[in-house]
Amino acid sequence: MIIQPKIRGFICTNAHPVGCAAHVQQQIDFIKQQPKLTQVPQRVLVIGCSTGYGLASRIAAAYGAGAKTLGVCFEKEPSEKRTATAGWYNTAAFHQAAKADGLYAHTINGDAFSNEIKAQVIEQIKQDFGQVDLVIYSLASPKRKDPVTGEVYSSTLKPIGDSYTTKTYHTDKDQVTEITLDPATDDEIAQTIKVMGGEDWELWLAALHDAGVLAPNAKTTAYTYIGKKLTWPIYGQATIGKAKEDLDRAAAAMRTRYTDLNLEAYVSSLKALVTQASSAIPVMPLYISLIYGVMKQEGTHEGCIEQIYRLFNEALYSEDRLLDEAGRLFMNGWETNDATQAKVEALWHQVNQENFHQLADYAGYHSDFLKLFGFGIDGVDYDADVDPMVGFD
Ligand SMILES: NC(=O)c1ccc[n+]([C@@H]2O[C@H](COP(=O)([O-])OP(=O)(O)OC[C@H]3O[C@@H](n4cnc5c(N)ncnc54)[C@H](O)[C@@H]3O)[C@@H](O)[C@H]2O)c1
Repeated sequence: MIIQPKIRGFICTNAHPVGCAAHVQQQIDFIKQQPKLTQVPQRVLVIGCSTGYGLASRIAAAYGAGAKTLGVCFEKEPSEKRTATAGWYNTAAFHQAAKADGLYAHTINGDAFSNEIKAQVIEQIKQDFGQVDLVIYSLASPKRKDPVTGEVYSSTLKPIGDSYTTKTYHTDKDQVTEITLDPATDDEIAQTIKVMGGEDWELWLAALHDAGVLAPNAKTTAYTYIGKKLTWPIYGQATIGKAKEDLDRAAAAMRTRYTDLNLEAYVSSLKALVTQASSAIPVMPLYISLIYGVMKQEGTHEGCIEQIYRLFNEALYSEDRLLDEAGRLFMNGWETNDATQAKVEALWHQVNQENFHQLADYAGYHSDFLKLFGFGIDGVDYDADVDPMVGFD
């Protein structure tokens, strides 16, 4: 099969197995070049392990610390007619590399919100390494089926209170336009909290704790984006922001509940980056293309793997960790400081269809977007016939 990108709206509906493997290898190579993460423990569970920040967490733990990684993801396998999703190929590539390098890697592909997958993970932990010392919670999902009632909840990306008119960038049409986003209803807010809030994170930790597979002094973290004025109306103070506030509640509740194990539960505040999840959020692609340009000029730009390496090295396993006002591990100061935000705000007010390519780092945004699906990677022959039927065990 010759595989070229098929972009529909904000997503690419196919993926390139060789390109995904090359993208995973680039992240492995980055970690191999860094000093070892000597404090990171050896038994790590990554929920949402196949793309974006979760994949970077898995790679950093495995290649930075030699950790055994058990992953959970929800990806589509390939068929003779359709490629798999990028996360499937990423996982296959990670397994292949890890096994070649003598690192344990096992992945359970299924709905992390379900009781069945939680039970499978617990069995795997018991069978393979007894307990886990670190649980990374990096899910981004538009829907969640409640494991008890079976009701399906949907998350919404809408402002709260008033409608909000702003600039946005349509990545598929290469167009900067205005959009008006209607405010969310109370039900939409509640459903978004159900999907992206802390409830499932807490259910995971409860299941692991009650099964005795959470090690003493274990740590857990979930990821959030806080941002600043430009993104608050659609992120921080919007439906997704409400769900993220619920992560803060869940972290505090878990710290109190699991004092028997001295569990440390943190929300980590990370940088805005192109991932499958963020490209679906109105406004974010425009903001991200502008901030990429500013941060590259300032020499502070990082991708997922660089952020996560620093998170592990400077915050999660460091006594000198920087916390924000809510006690979160604060990793996005290079993006959200006033001077950098002033530059991006100035660009935001000027940007329009005509000057977008001059003012924004469109090339950087687009190249990172394509890379998520294994496209546009140097050294990969996209005219070659490749077998989509790649698997992992
Ligand atoms: N991208 C950003 O700019 C950014 C910034 C800060 C924080 N975050 C947060 O980081 C976390 C991860 O986001 P990302 O951007 O890396 O997203 P992503 O889309 O790249 O990754 C999502 C992961 O969740 C998995 N997943 C989704 N639904 C699942 C399900 N039902 N069962 C099992 N696995 C499932 C996917 O397989 C994938 O591994 C999210 O909480 C997000 O809000 C993202």
